[in-house]
Amino acid sequence: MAKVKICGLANYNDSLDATNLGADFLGFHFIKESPKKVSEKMVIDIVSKLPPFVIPVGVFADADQKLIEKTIKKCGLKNVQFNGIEAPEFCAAAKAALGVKVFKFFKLENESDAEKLSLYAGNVDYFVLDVSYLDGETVKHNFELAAKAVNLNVPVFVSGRITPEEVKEALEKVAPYGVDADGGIERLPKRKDYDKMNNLIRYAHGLK
Ligand SMILES: O=C(O)c1ccccc1NCC(=O)[C@H](O)[C@H](O)COP(=O)(O)O
Repeated sequence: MAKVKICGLANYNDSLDATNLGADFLGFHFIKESPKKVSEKMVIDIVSKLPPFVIPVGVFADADQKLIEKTIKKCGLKNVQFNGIEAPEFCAAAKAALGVKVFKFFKLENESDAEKLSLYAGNVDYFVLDVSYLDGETVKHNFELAAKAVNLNVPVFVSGRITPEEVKEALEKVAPYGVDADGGIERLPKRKDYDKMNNLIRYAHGLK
């Protein structure tokens, strides 16, 4: 059984579906250059209509702490995710000052990328580890890299265009705290596929 974070949400219906299907965390992107970016206005509207048990996460990259604080308050976000090159000290300071849990995203390509993670242990609450790579046009995963990070005692969300069918392998090889999914459960950009989302959550929660 692993937690599920559905990321890149960009409309109310998908957010409600994800919540009703049992997602534990919902990710909303505030990264300026990101194709996944949504407006504050939209997130305020979505979060205000969601039940309180699902945790909305604001995703940022190298943003100013004051701006993050303002966005958290306005939108009712409960956690934040940092996708940039935020230093361990920045993560720790944000965690303390903002009173929220911090996810730190890393793209892991090799052993030396994985070695940097130890600097963040104790400064963040969760790692989101994208272990995907392209083999021709096929997305594959180096789950072994993520498995090594589990020993750092920071709960790990495994990610990188994970599809429902890949969840079982990810759970077996990594034993992660959670699975973070976006691209692997889309039917169109910024639109989730209901059946894929359902299957992914059911696999992660051990119901399938
Ligand atoms: O979305 C971005 O703009 C972005 C920028 C820099 C690093 C990562 C980025 N996105 C990935 C995520 O934020 C997600 O949490 C997660 O990895 C799931 O996404 P996907 O790989 O599409 O399943």
